Amino acid sequence: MLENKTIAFLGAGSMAESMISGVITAEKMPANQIYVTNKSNANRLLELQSKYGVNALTQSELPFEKVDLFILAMKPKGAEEALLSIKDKIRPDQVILSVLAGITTQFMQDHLNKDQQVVRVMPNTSSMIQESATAVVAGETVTMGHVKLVTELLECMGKVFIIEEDQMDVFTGLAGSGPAYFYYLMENMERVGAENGWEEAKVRQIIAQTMYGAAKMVLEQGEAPASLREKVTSPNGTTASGVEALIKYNGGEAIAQAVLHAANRSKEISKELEGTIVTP
Ligand SMILES: NC(=O)C1=CN([C@@H]2O[C@H](COP(=O)(O)OP(=O)(O)OC[C@H]3O[C@@H](n4cnc5c(N)ncnc54)[C@H](OP(=O)(O)O)[C@@H]3O)[C@@H](O)[C@H]2O)C=CC1
Ligand SMILES: O=C(O)[C@@H]1CCC=N1
Repeated sequence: MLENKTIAFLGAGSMAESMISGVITAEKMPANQIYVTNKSNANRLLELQSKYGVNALTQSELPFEKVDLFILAMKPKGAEEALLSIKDKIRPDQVILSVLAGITTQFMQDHLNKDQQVVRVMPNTSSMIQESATAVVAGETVTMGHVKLVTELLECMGKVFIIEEDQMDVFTGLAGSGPAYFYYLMENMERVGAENGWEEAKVRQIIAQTMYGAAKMVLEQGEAPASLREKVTSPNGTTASGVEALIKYNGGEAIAQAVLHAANRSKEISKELEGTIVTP
C-alpha cells in the first residue's frame, strides 16, 4: 500500500529524522515520495535532504494536493498554529498523523475540518533503527483503510500497538520517553566503569550488549522480568548485593516515578493546550 503513497513531515527535528530513517531503511517507499518541511531552519532541511534523499522544502512549496499523509512533528505548543496553517489546504480524506505528546485526537479534530482523517501516534527515537515501540490511536472518524496505511508506515519503524486514547499518557511515559531512562541508566553504569579505569568506548559496548541481551531475553523467552532476574541472582552472590542496593536506594520507585511523571506531563500538556492547567 505504501509504495504509491506520498507523505509530508511538518517538523524536521529528532523525531522526524528517526522516522524518516526508519522508512528509508525499510525500503517500502522511495525517498522522493517523502517531503519534509519545518518552520525556518533551512540548513536542517538540506541536511535531511542530503542524508536521506527526501524532498526538503518550505511549507508554501509543499504540493498539498498530492500528499496522502501529513505527519505533525513539531513541539506540542506549535500544534495549533500548524493545524490552522494547513486546515484550508487539505481535503478531509487526507490523513493527519500526529506524534506530538499530549495532543489529543479531539484537539486535532477541533482545529481541522469536520471528518478530517486524524490519527495520534507515539513512536520513540529507536524508529531510527526500526526498533520503536509505537502506539496508534485512531481518530473518531478515521477509516480502517487509513489505520492500515498508518500501521504499515509505522511498522517500518518498529513494533506497533493499537491502543485506546486513555492509555496514551502512560504509553508515552513508558515508551515515548522510555529510551531516555535506559540511556540514563547506561550513563550511570558508564560512570562507574570510567571511575574504575575503563575506556569509555569499551565499557559502553559492554553495557549496551548487556542491556540488549536482557531485553532480547524478555522478548524471546516469554518469561517475566522478575523471574529472569531471579535466575541471575545467586544466594548471597554479587547480584543479590547489587539488587539490595537498588532497593536500599529506592531504584524501583525512582523508575516508577519517572514513568508516572512523564505520563502526568503528557496529561498536563493536553490540559494546558485546552487552556486549563491542572496541578499534578
Ligand atoms: N524526541 C522524541 O523522542 C519524541 C518526540 N515526540 C514528539 O515529537 C515532536 C517533535 O519532537 P522533536 O523532534 O524532539 O523536536 P525538535 O525540537 O527536534 O524539532 C521540532 C521541529 O518542528 C519544527 N517546527 C516548529 N514549528 C513548526 C511548524 N509550525 N510547522 C512545521 N514545522 C515546525 C522545527 O523547525 P525549526 O527548527 O525550523 O523551528 C523543528 O524542525 C514533539 O511534539 C514530541 O512530543 C514523540 C515521541 C518521541
Ligand atoms: O520529551 C518529550 O516530550 C517527547 C515526547 C516523548 C519523548 N519525547
